[in-house]
Amino acid sequence: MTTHDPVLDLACRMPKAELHVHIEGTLEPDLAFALARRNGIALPYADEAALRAAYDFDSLQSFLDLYYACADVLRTADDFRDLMLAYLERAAADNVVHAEIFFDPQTHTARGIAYRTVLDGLEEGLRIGRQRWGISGLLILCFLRHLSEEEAFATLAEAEPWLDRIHGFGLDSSEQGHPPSKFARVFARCRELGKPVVAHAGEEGPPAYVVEALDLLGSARIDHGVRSVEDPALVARLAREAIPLTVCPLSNLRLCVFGTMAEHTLPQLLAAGVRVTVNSDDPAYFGGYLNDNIRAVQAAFAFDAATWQRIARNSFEASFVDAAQKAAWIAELDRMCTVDS
Ligand code: HPA
Ligand SMILES: [Zn+2]
Repeated sequence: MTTHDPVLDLACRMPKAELHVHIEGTLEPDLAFALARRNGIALPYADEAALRAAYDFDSLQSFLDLYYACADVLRTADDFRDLMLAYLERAAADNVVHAEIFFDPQTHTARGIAYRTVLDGLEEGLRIGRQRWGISGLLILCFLRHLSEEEAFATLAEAEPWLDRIHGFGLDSSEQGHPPSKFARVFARCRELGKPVVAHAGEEGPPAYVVEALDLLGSARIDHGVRSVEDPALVARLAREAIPLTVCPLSNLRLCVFGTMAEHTLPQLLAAGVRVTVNSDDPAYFGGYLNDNIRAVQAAFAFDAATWQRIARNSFEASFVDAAQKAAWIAELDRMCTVDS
């Protein structure tokens, strides 16, 4: 039996921005099989249940291996459009009004899919999603950190003719052994191009990688950053400099960063005054979308309404939209919280 939690209900209804979601990680098994059929491709799993049964990860790498294999069904611009629409529909249902969405072009160009095809499809999805659900979205191009600096520069060169169509750059994939310093020159070039940059750091990697992401890459936000608590001076800096962390609780649980949600460092980071946000990362693989993450956190920590309002506000403050748009969304959030309290 479930008991009704009015705070949880309010948190789920709050308008929010999602700042850490990989579009390839929103590929649900049903869509994966539908696209495989449409493209005449065989997935290495008999059916959806067999694929779901493989979602038994013990590390980031064990997840990435499956995530890259499933991305093989994405071939045409229509596939990327449909993937985007499926995500936006679910996000809108969770009262996400704005999403900053990662995509990994190297996962696709390595298979012979043109960068343009990926971009055209994702953009069409964003355009239709805005019309249908009033949700806005920005694209963030991520470099795969297990690949070389040279390959990242080649990807950047491919993206440059259409730079106005992406909002910023990020860094993802296997963290251990691939420190941010490996991409310092690539990110310097991204910043020269006038784009904000972000980086995954402190998910499986040490707090020193968070420091590198800030000092060597100029990262405007840290994706994950949950291991920052191992360095109190870093936590103090994150709070002092108002550096947002895009935390993904169910992801951390499913990839065994923490054994249980009760061990998650989110409450410590919040208590230290760090600008924490809650996000879904790869919702198709990790057990849910944004409100599922909120439910899991609330079950472990029973936050009050003001804490959830703070987290929702952080998501707007940490977003890359202009100040007037941020203020409008925050005013809407504050209005709904006042009416409800
Ligand atoms: O959580 C993640 N970490 C690193 N790379 C990723 N690519 C998709 N999700 C992730
Ligand atoms: Zn991520």
